[in-house]
Parts: sequence; structure tokens; C-alpha cells
Amino acid sequence: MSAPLVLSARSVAKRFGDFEALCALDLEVKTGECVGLLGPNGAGKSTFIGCLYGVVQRTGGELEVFGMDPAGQARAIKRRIGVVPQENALDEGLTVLENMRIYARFSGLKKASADERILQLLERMSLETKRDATINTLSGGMKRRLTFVRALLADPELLILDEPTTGLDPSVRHLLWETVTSLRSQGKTILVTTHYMHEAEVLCDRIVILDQGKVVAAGAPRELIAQETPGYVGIFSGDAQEDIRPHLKADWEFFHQGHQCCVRAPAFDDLLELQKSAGVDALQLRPANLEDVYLKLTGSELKQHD
Ligand SMILES: Nc1ncnc2c1ncn2[C@@H]1O[C@H](COP(=O)(O)OP(=O)(O)OP(=O)(O)O)[C@@H](O)[C@H]1O
Repeated sequence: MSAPLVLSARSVAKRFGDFEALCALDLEVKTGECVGLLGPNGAGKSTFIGCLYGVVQRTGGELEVFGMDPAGQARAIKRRIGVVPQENALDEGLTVLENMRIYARFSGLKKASADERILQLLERMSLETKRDATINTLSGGMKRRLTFVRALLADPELLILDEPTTGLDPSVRHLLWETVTSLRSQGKTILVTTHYMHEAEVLCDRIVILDQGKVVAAGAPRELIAQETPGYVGIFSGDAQEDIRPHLKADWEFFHQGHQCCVRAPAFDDLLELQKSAGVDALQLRPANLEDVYLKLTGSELKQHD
């Protein structure tokens, strides 16, 4: 028997005046899944997330979170979710503990058990020594970890993470990845948006790529790579393209990424042979990855609406 649905979106639409931020978006997320929502700036990821807990009112389609419609039951939904929004939205003048106590009260936690839970989560996020520090004395990475503490206070069933690791150093990013992985193994459902393809590949069971308010691809990371960009990629300096072009085969793909040029071929040996016949050395040879899929499906150029 398959796991019950945590969220179900059918033809969800959102218009801001004449502009369609979401158009006929379909998505289902099952209990215990970790789903990555990817897409260019302006694709509609945050708008969709806002629709899930009633911060944004959809203008069309059907949407259910835990079987409830966010348009009328946002409060009941909010009690079961934890959100790490793009902006930390902490009260800068208050201390860490004061901020978390206010949120715990909003979440209906009893005072005595709330303090215990707050301290336990602060320790988990290596923030225990900062409990009496005011927010405006914390670094960006500390504030982000504190936003995770806040999202986890009420032990939510669904965790929504909107670009959780943007701008963080690798050690904080890895700490947050460990946290997400451990929540996954406890059976929590996670919806995460990110612009880091490696992060999505590492964390997510399933990837959903949005572009201009629509789902353009969905599947497990490995499945998407095998479907959309199978094979291996050689990255060469831009100067090498004249040497390379005469040796390309019909089923290979040639494309530019910034000032470099790239070749995608079915086998690793194809690229070794290309180096030899063209007399050039690649800067890098690697298996195709999620970034290749993303760039193929969404294009690497800036979109008009961004
Ligand atoms: N309140 C609003 N009024 C008008 N347009 C809006 C509003 N909120 C979002 N939009 C537009 O809707 C589109 C989708 O925005 P959204 O923030 O959902 O994109 P995103 O995929 O989350 O982008 P990013 O990766 O940059 O966070 C954008 O073109 C944005 O300008």
C-alpha cells in the first residue's frame, strides 16, 4: 500500500494582476518523501509554498495539505508544519530564547516543556551558548540555524524549507543537511526549494522542476539524469571548440557554459577518444548530473520575467 498523501495540488494557479505566477501546477507529495522544488528565479516556487499554508491565496485549482484546503483551514495546517522561509524574520531586538519562547507560545507549547524543547534544539544546532544573545549580534549562519530551531519546535509532520542554505558556509550547510537527513529517517515529510543542484541530489528522493509556473519535469534525481541527459560531460576551454567540432558525433551534444564549451557523449571512452582525436585536454570529465538536466530543461539564459 502506498503512503498517504501529505499534499495534493491539481491545476493550482496564481495570478498577480495580469501576471500568471503559477499555471495549472500539479504535484503530489507522500508521507515520508523528501521532495526538491527547483526552478529559475521567478519560477513560482515561493508562491506555491505560500499557497500551502494560506500566506498566498491561489486563484485557481484544488489544493489539499493533510486533506485540508489552505484557503479556509490555514490555521489547522500551520499547526502541523514547520517553515524555514527565505527571510529569517526573527525579532532582532530580542534574545534567542525570547524569540523562541514567543514562537513556542504561538505554536501552543506549554511553557515548561517549551523551554526544554528549545534548549534541546539549540544544542542540536550548536547554539546553546547563544541563548541570551540578541539576534542582531548573531552571524547569518547562526540566524539560519535558529530559524531551523523555530521550525522544529512543535515537532512538525511536514517541513517546508525555502532555500535553507543560501549564503551559508560549507560547515553550516553540512550541519543543516545532516539535520534534514535525520528528519527524513524519522519519517518526516520535507519539501525543499534550492538553487544548489548538488544539495537537491544529496537530499531529495524526488525532484520537481518548475519553470514559468509549471512543472516541466519530475522524478528521482538518477531517473531524471538517465532520461534527460544520460552519459558523460567533458568541459573544455572555449578556445578548444574549433578543434573539437569536426570530431563530434551525431548523437553527442555540444553546448556552451559561460566561456567554456561542453560535450555530452554516451560513454566516458567517447570523451577520452575525443581528446585524443582533437588533440585537446578537457578541464574536467564527469558523469552528467542534475545541473545538466536543470540547464537543459529551463535554459541557462535569464528569463524576461525575472
Ligand atoms: N505579491 C506579488 N505581486 C506581484 N508579483 C509577484 C508577487 N509575488 C511574486 N510575484 C511574481 O511571481 C513570480 C514568481 O515569484 P516567486 O517568488 O514565487 O518565484 P521563485 O521561484 O520563488 O523565485 P526565487 O528563486 O527568486 O525565490 C515572479 O515573477 C514574481 O515577481
